[in-house]
Amino acid sequence: MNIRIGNGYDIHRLVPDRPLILGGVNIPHDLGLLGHSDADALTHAIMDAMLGALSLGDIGHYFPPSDPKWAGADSLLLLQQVDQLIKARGWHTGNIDSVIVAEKPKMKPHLGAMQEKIARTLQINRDHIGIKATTNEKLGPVGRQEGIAVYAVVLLFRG
Ligand SMILES: Nc1ccn([C@@H]2O[C@H](COP(=O)(O)O)[C@@H](O)[C@H]2O)c(=O)n1
Ligand SMILES: C[C@@]1(CO)OP(=O)(O)OP(=O)(O)OC[C@H]1O
Repeated sequence: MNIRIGNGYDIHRLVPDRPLILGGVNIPHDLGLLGHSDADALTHAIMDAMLGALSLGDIGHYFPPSDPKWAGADSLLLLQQVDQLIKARGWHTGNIDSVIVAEKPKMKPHLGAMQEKIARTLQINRDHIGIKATTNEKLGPVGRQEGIAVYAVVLLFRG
């Protein structure tokens, strides 16, 4: 069996009057993530990890932020496209692990719903999707609640 690993990172600014969407889940908060798409940093980091595992570039190549087509895009639909891209090459997602770095709000109550949405999109078991959350201990821009960052690692297999 062939295996490949990839890692992804994304960060989006927290601003008023935007929804806070991570893993396709709309999380109640007084600030939301700024972006051309829905700014779902978790889903973006996962897509970049999947693409990186196969040296296929990054999401900006497939969904350019300069293209009005992706304005307000639902990132889970983009994830579906990335999944199709890797499946077309004979690869499947084995497991994902990720860390959301956010000072606020509490992510823990929403992690299960995020797992469920990503699992459905990728048609894999939800226990193959690790999603964790940590604060940045009030350090730096994330610690000042200026943004939310996400790290993801993905293992792909073929055969
Ligand atoms: N946005 C966040 C950050 C953290 N959590 C949960 O709290 C635990 C403690 O976080 P520390 O950064 O103080 O280590 C962490 O293990 C998460 O379970 C959270 O839900 N949302
Ligand atoms: C998916 C895209 C589409 O514009 O989303 P953005 O909201 O621009 O987010 P970013 O992570 O900065 O770049 C990825 C883009 O390709």
